[in-house]
Order: sequence, then structure tokens, then C-alpha cells
Amino acid sequence: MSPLILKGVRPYGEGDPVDVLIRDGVIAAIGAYDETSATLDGHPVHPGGTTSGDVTSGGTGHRTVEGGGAVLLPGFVDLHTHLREPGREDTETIATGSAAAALGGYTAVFAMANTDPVADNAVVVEHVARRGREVGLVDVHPVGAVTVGLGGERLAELGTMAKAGVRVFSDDGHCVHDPLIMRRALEYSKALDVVVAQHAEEPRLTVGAQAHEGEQAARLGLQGWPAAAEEAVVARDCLLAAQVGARLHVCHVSTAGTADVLAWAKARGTEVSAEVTPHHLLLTDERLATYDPVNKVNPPLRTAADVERLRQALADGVIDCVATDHAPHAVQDKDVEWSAARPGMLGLQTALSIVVETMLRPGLLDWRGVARVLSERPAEIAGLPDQGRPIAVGEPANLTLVDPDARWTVRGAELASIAANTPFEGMELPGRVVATLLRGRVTATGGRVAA
Ligand SMILES: NC(=O)N[C@@H](CC(=O)O)C(=O)O
Ligand SMILES: [Zn+2]
Ligand SMILES: [Zn+2]
Repeated sequence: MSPLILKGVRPYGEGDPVDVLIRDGVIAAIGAYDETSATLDGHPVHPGGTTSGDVTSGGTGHRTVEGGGAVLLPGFVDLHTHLREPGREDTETIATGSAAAALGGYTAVFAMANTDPVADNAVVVEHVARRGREVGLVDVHPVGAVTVGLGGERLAELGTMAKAGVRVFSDDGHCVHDPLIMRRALEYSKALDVVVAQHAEEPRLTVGAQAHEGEQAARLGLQGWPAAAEEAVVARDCLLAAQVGARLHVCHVSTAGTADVLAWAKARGTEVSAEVTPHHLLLTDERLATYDPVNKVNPPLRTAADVERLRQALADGVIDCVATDHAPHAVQDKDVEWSAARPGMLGLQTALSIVVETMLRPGLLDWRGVARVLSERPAEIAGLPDQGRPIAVGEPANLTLVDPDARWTVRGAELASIAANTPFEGMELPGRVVATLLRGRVTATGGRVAA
């Protein structure tokens, strides 16, 4: 592959624009490209043509991406994606989900295990990983189920799946509610040096639950999903993790009380990490007034006070990172009466813009902070050695280029996913991914994925 120059980009949005030379999938030089001597920071570069806003194929020459002062960040890492393959390829496939990921600025995603068949064995996880490699747009890491069939009763073969490369285990969609099973899972995860990601929902407290338990649910006549059903499980799991000396990851934190529990657990030295979704950073249960099931999600949209606390917790590091919980659903499963609709929302192509809207613009995070919550921390939590790395010479070129000033209007039908269930339909959002690079290869640019 010929070398690539990112021209006029601002790493972490800091300082004057620089040029970045990428060779053999690695950042080879950062400085100013000199046309006359065809060198970048002393490194010779074969001259090549330039196509504005896009990539030149360039023959023997180098390829160029015109940055126009755009912000350069480490490629995003999503710890929580539902790709629906195998089983529901009518809503998303590894190919379409990978395209959505690349367009959203992601260079690695973790594909949840609640597929059909469930990813509770080495055969399924190996299939997902292989299919991800064939598509080649993003590193697809399969998540392994904690229990057989997500049934919550018998531990799955964690060791066999870990040997097949699984780094994150989760029964997401279901809570590992039995404390003894959870304790065993944590013990195994410690021995295998992997992490268990818990969907925290005490099932006895959420039987038939449809919406956040509070004034709005009462007004609308929807059965409540109490905050304590999440908070109690997070507290219990923090205690269990501390007891066995294991690491714990908490999926889609949605309440202020969970942020309090996490702050307490971290203060006492528990190795717990947590994610928040873009939708829980922006939307509240006020949205439910229309009974439009596009707003139905698990955990449910909460109150403005929760949203406020989640933003603060993400800024403070009490919540470590943003994960999309990208959850595609077919029209016949989603566009039906509220109680029959499946919970879940698309997220991969809108995550960056929601983080810009909710965290960057209000001054809660700068671009360094955005890099931390979308790339560095999730890579660390999952133990990915080549993602979330500094933008520096010698580092792998897993990168995302963002136009901070662009605004765009979300149209579900125009997203790369097969399903179109975005709660942000019609919203005008700030910030746009200009290009995504996976080991130096351009996977998305100008709103299109690489051929
Ligand atoms: N978040 C959701 O509302 N739905 C997820 C499951 C889950 O993340 O719990 C799904 O798989 O559709
Ligand atoms: Zn979940
Ligand atoms: Zn999920």
C-alpha cells in the first residue's frame, strides 16, 4: 500500500494544523510536508496527486487526505454493539454494522453475544471474528456469553472462548442475576484475565417494566422500571468483584444513583469500569409522551437530573467511557404498540455527534477528553494493545478525522444499518466524521465506506 498523508490536521484539536505521514499502517512522521523536496519531517515521500476531501489512488505516488484543519483522534472503540449476525440478518449484518462503525469513526467494536444462536461457545465467536476480518472495515471482537444460552443458570465455557480470543464476556440483554453464578464468573474472569460486562437489572424488580419508574410513567400509564433495579445489582457486583479481586465492567449506566455507587466503589479501590450510552447522555423520559417506541430502550430513558449526573460522572471519570449499545430492530418488532415493541436504538453513526453536543460544547470535555471516553479507556478496559494509542510516530494508524464545525441532519434511512430505529431522526447535530483509518487503510471517507 502506498504511503498516505493526512494534510492539515489537528491532533486532539490542539495547535496549528500539521501533516501526518502514514506508512505500512504506522504513523511514520508528523510535521510539515515539503512539496519541493518531497519530504515530511525529513522522511522522503514519493510525490502524488491530491483529491480534495477524498483519497487519491495515486499510482506509484502517495495518497492524500485533505484535512482542512479537522481534528485528528485515535480511532473509536465501542465496547457494546449488537450486530445481529447470526440470526437477525434482516436487521443488521456484520457487513452493514461494520460499515456503520467505520462511518461513525470506529476502528474496533465488541459484538454482543445475544445473537441466535447465542455466542456462548467457540464456534459462534470464531464465526463472528472471521466474518469481521473478511469484511475488514473495523476490528470486530466477539463478546462471549457468561451463561449457556444467556439462561443465567450455567456458566458457559469461558476458558474455551477466551482461548479463541474473547476478551469481554456478557449476557447483555439479560442480567447475570444469580449472585453465585456472578461470583463464579468473576472468579473465572480473573484467572483468564478477561472482563465481565454486566447488564445490571434485577429481574424481579422489572417484571413487565416499560419505562423509568417515576412521574412520567405514572402519567402515561406505563409500568415502571425502578432505578434501584439497576443500582442494587451494580452495588452487589462491586462488592463481589472486590471480594474476589476481579475486574467488573458495568454496561449502559442510566441513573444518578448508579454513578454514586460507582464513585463509592472506585473510592474504596474496586476495579470497576462503566460505560454510558449517547442516548442516556441526551434524552429523557419526557420523550415518551408520544408513545413512539423508537424511544423504548433498556435501560429506559431516565430524568433530566439523571442525564445531568451522567454527564458529570463521565467528565469526572466516575463513568469511564461511552459505548453505543447500537441495537438495530426490524420495523415489525419496533413500530408496534409500546408494550410489544423491542427495546433498543441505533447508535454507531451518531455517537460522536451526541458526545460533541452533550459533552464538548458545554465544556465538560475537551477533545483530549473525547479521545479518552471514545477510544483510550474502552481500549484499556478490553485490553486492546493497538487501539486507543497516542497520536505519535511509531504508533498504529488507527485514526479518526472529525470536522468539528460540520452540522448534519440525521436520517435513519440514510444510515448504513439495515434497520433505521434512530431516536435522533430529523435532529441537526454538530461534528462529523470525515475519515476513518484502520491500520493506515481508509475505511470510510466523505460519508462513504471504502470499496
Ligand atoms: N439495549 C436494548 O434496549 N436492547 C438490547 C439489549 C440490551 O442492551 O440490553 C438489544 O439487544 O436489543
Ligand atoms: Zn443491556
Ligand atoms: Zn446491549
